[in-house]
Amino acid sequence: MNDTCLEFRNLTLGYDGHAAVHHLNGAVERGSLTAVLGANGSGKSTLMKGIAGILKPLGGGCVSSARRLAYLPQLSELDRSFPARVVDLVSLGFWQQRGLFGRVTRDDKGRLSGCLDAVGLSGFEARPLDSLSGGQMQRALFARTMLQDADLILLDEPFNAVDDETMRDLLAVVAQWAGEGRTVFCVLHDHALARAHFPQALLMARKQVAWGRTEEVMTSDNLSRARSFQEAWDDTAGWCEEPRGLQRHLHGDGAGPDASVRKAAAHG
Ligand SMILES: Nc1ncnc2c1ncn2[C@@H]1O[C@H](COP(=O)(O)OP(=O)(O)OP(=O)(O)O)[C@@H](O)[C@H]1O
Repeated sequence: MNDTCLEFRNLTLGYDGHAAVHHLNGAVERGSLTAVLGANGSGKSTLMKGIAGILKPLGGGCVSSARRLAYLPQLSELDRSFPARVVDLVSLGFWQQRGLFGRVTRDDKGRLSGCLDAVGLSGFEARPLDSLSGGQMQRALFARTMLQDADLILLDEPFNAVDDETMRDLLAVVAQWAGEGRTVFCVLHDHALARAHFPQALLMARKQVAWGRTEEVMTSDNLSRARSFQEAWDDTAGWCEEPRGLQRHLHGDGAGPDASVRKAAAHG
């Protein structure tokens, strides 16, 4: 895995025995910047949780050579009512390096100030989290991610509901990470953003539809294959590698039989 930061080996992820992402194979190059794209429900967040180790595979695996991983979930998954300040949230970035009760050094405090400055939040240290706007909260989360000093960074829709200025600032941080040789995997819905700022793209529809250079992945043909596969997906189908070997979820690529035929096949 010399130049590989992450490798998917027939990775299947899901919930309660139902696959949400299946049979993913491929390698993520160290230092690459990849946009993960696909319709709602296409398995993007599930994949991020699988890489982060929050979700155990139903089958296959995900091997990482990363020294340290940082995962920034969707903003909607975070509880902001917790009585904490910006400095408390951002300081959590030290946790992997210092441990839960480790002392924060003078150098650490300098790094923390530098990260807050880089995301435009100097002076916000004592602000309660529930007083922050969505964009300010996202900036604070980026500062925490910077402090983590991770070499594999997973971002789940980090630019949702942020204004242009915030997006520009946060994209600059992402570009800086890439310049430092860190590997970034970022879930996005904005195709133009992916084309402009992410050299690599993974297009998903519960499985890999296309993966590679962004301009080669984001073709109208691939986008329409992703759409038709997503529409044909049967949420109630089980996992295909059940003990009896039944093929119970869909394997088509959107160009195969129509949805009704494939749903019937899926239920065996
Ligand atoms: N905790 C869960 N329990 C059961 N099913 C889940 C759970 N989380 C997600 N799913 C299902 O897994 C599938 C993939 O969901 P996922 O959140 O990964 O999609 P997504 O591509 O990130 O969607 P979006 O763009 O809307 O965020 C969906 O059918 C969803 O309903």
